[in-house]
Amino acid sequence: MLLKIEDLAVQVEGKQVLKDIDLCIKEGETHVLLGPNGGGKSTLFMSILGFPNYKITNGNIIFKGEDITNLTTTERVQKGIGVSFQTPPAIRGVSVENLLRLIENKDIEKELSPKMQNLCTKLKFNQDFLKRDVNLGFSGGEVKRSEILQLLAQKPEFVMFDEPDSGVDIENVELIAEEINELLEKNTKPKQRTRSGLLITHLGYILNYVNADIAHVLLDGEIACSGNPEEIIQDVKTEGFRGCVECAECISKSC
Ligand SMILES: Nc1ncnc2c1ncn2[C@@H]1O[C@H](COP(=O)(O)OP(=O)(O)OP(=O)(O)O)[C@@H](O)[C@H]1O
Repeated sequence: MLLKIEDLAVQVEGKQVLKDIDLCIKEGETHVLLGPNGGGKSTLFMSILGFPNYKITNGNIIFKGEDITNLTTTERVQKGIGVSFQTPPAIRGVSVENLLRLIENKDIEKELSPKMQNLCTKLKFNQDFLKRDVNLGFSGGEVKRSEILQLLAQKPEFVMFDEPDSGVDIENVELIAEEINELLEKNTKPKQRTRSGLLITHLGYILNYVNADIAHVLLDGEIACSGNPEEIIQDVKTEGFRGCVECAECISKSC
């Protein structure tokens, strides 16, 4: 098991946002988090990442067999957790290229590898663009592509994507999905995959391009049901999030 979340409860600013969260993600699996606005999806992401404002009041987060519940965000990232934020902050004074050099080589003076340079070209980042400050004045699509590029340099074993399909045009969704598939080793057989992913998507649009194994509906801070992504999305479309919980295909837990 790559990630195991047991009976997790989380408070934000004194408000109980998540409770009774059990989630198990095996090596090579891709899971999807669905749910209405305010259901707790971003809170779960931030709690897995270990942001200090997200106070764990109960439960554990186990990553690669190790209890990481009390580790800092930096320690979790070093252990192999990566994230693509929906609206990441701009970093004044740090160019995209220098950030990539730091992630890839831990050395700002060292050139990017030819593989990384090819990925920059593939993701439509030319030399001028690489000189720009990270996320400063970037369009929605540029922000997402830049986040993916950073993940491709980091190569985490567990990757979380916060709405990779929101605010992005069709060509960019296809491009982003191609790289998500590359990161999650979708071109290899399921049993040979080592990396796992967790995607937040409101409408499931990205799932037209990225195959997921299990979907979870997060409702009022609890995982209300888990099951086959296509069936759950279909139920959400016809019954809404609350109606979908009644669906016959749903299983109660992923662990
Ligand atoms: N810093 C905060 N202070 C107070 N309440 C917060 C804070 N952050 C989140 N919440 C509350 O926690 C609940 C869950 O929010 P969260 O952002 O996790 O939901 P979400 O499922 O990601 O929503 P969306 O789909 O709209 O992005 C909401 O009621 C929200 O108001």
